[in-house]
Amino acid sequence: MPSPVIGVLALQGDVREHLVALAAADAVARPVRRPGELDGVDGLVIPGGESTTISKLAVLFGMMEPLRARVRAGLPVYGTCAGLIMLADKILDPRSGQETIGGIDMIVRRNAFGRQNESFEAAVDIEGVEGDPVEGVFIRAPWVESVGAGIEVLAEHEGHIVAVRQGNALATSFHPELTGDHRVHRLFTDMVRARGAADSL
Ligand SMILES: NC(=O)CC[C@H](N)C(=O)O
Repeated sequence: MPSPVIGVLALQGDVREHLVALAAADAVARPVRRPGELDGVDGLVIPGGESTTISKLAVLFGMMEPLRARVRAGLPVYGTCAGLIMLADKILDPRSGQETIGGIDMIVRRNAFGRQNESFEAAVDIEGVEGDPVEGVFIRAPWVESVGAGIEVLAEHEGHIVAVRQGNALATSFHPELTGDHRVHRLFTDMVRARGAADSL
């Protein structure tokens, strides 16, 4: 497959950093704001930011239903931090009216690592990422409280789940796009390529 086209949901959050990381991982990366822009992508990243704001804007821009439909249909997606929250089937402590796209059978806790520890970095060993642990940047990060059957837990930090995969959906509590280490984006672009190869059989 030639370079896959990977969109970054550009409603709010650290969109530019993901565009740079995806390009470094050999994808053609472009921002996606409108339903029509979803049509041409082979995969989609949902960035970190503020999940309540992303949720509100997704409804306002008419993106929530198209996003749900594409994810249900198997579009490869990768969510970081607020993006992980957007991919959760359930939030333990949602803001009133807060919706998610869903797609991963998990329950997440927002701002889970607590006030004293709002932002920190920690080495994270991720299943499927070769070599040294990844430097995980956690910023008011959620953790995954529980997962359903069939969810792969890819990483934990201090006993809490911080990276998961379900089929074509990948999510991390932390922000690999901020470190200059593109191995997690490469893991995702490989997932997108694998999907494309399976589709063309
Ligand atoms: N860095 C982040 O994406 C923070 C996530 C934010 N705490 C939320 O609930 O959406």
